[in-house]
Amino acid sequence: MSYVEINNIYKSYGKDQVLDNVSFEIESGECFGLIGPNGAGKSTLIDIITGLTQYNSGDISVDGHVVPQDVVKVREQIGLVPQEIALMQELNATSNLEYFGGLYGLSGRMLKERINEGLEVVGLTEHTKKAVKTFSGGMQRRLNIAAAILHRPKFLILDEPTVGVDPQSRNKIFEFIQYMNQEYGTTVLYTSHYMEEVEALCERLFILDNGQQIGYGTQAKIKQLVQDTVKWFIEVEQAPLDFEEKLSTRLPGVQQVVSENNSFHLIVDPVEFNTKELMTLINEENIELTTLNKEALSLEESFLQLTGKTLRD
Ligand SMILES: Nc1ncnc2c1ncn2[C@@H]1O[C@H](COP(=O)(O)OP(=O)(O)OP(=O)(O)O)[C@@H](O)[C@H]1O
Repeated sequence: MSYVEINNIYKSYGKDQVLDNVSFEIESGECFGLIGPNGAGKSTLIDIITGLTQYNSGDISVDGHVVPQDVVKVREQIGLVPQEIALMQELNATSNLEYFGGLYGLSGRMLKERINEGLEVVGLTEHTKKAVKTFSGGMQRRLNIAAAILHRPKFLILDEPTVGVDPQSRNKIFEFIQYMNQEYGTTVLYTSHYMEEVEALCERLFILDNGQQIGYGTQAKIKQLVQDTVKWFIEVEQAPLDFEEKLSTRLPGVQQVVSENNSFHLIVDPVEFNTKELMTLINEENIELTTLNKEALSLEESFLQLTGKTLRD
């Protein structure tokens, strides 16, 4: 039995089918990614796992405890970092953590130790005295994360934890997740709009779009789903201003062009696309070609192919 089992979950709000037969499993000690564009149903699914929202049909268990029947046992295992910052703005970092620790039933020396550890792992030990309202968005997010792990949860759920976060805080959050996962064997469910984050942190992932499964499995498996799509990298000596447009419109099978100075990445349908036509265009334009390579798709590009959307939609 897997640590988290999600089977055939359906959820609707009125006539809107928000989750449509969603099933996946998360193994104990795994860092698992849940990816999807805005409104895909990610937060709804997290609310269902944590027993905050009811579902219409299907079944869910965490460590063998059924949701919602055994929700108290499930919640004991969970540390949740919600999308919205949930802190008391007038209080300082330590007082906030004392409050949350109290909710988990921690007190005395144990609470003090956990607060110190929490502040340490999110890199806030130097900022314990000032009111939280003076913190940057990234620092507040990190404090929110420290609050979620005071009771040493076996299962850490992070709902888009890097939104509105500066690069330094983002790196700290990454290091923290890897630390919890490797040091304590914490199982992690990580949701994000940023495919590169999931690519770095999670070996397996689930892609959700309009409440439905689009892809599920290892990164390699997701990329395989779109194996019919190919990417070409072109570099030229001096590209004319309209070269990108000509690549998009003049060559059959070109689905997307991403350019940077004299470099161009083309995502193409390999059946329609033909390098001969590319060479003809380059000759016609009198351009000197310096590089022409076939490339592997990134996870982000695979996602685009699967859903027709970018994650930042
Ligand atoms: N309480 C609610 N009542 C009605 N509809 C809701 C409710 N909560 C969410 N929805 C709808 O359910 C769908 C999924 O929303 P959800 O917040 O789960 O998506 P998401 O993938 O987390 O999106 P985002 O990345 O924007 O947070 C959306 O269409 C949303 O409008």
